[in-house]
Amino acid sequence: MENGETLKQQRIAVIGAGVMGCALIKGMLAAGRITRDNVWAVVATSNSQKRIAEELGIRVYRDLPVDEIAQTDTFLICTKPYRVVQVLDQLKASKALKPSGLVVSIAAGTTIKQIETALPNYAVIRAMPNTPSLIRAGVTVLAAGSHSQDDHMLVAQEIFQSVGKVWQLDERHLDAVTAVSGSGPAYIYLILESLADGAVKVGLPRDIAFQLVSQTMLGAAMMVQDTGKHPATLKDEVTTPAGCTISALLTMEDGRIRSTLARAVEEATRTAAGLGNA
Ligand SMILES: NC(=O)C1=CN([C@@H]2O[C@H](COP(=O)(O)OP(=O)(O)OC[C@H]3O[C@@H](n4cnc5c(N)ncnc54)[C@H](O)[C@@H]3O)[C@@H](O)[C@H]2O)C=CC1
Ligand SMILES: O=C(O)[C@@H]1CCC=N1
Repeated sequence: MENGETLKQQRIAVIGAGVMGCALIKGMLAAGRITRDNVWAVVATSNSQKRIAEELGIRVYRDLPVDEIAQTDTFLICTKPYRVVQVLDQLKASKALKPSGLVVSIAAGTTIKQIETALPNYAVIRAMPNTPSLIRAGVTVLAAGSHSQDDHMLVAQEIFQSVGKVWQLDERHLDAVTAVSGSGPAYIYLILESLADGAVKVGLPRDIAFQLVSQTMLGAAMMVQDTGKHPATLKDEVTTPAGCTISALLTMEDGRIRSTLARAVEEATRTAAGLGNA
């Protein structure tokens, strides 16, 4: 089998095709890793059922379809965390599940143990992607469950590599990952919006401000990745003695920007850890 062809041999269900579920389906289709025939999805409302079926051209259901379940190898669980165990119980109760298969869950805070307890014969992989997956610029961290084998991990890697970059870590890091890269895009948007507000305050049009700030963020992030230099070194290269950059940096330090951002990640990690118990 060619590299990247594993998913085409699979029947994949996306349970909960909301923001993230749809982003993953679109990414896998765009990457040519799945066909419209080998994926199906479930949503909660008839409006989204119709919209997603039309938009993605795949089979979308409101109730769990027994015939489809019977042929499915991999279940990608993308519902809110508090619904995950309920959905797994419903899959089991359908009595249509293959004797073994793979569950990949992207739900924040829902542990591998919770999933393995609900479906003891299934291999489990916990994943934490982020919304830039929609444009295939995502970040995903995968954590293997206790009966996950190499071929299961290959399936999960192919799913998430089709929407961005993938790392594998032990599950104990997943709440921190959720708070850093899972939630991270929201922090960046807030910072982007704040810098654009500053630009507007000093007279720039809002649309230009968004373009200048977002491109600056992209360029700065690429500098970190491409040069391998420490961010503090790159910051110092911008900061001309007696210049304007140091004026801005000291103003930010007066507002305790570093500890505010770092503590925000710490707080989000605490919240993420509790989401699966709701
Ligand atoms: N939004 C984000 O940035 C990220 C979210 N996540 C995780 O992804 C999961 C989904 O988040 P979103 O996509 O933002 O939520 P969402 O609300 O957009 O999607 C949830 C989907 O589940 C469906 N649903 C509800 N009850 C269902 C049921 N009983 N059976 C089947 N489908 C059902 C809804 O119709 C909806 O399509 C959450 O567990 C979240 O922790 C993970 C990484 C990033
Ligand atoms: O806010 C949340 O709970 C989810 C998990 C990571 C991003 N969004």
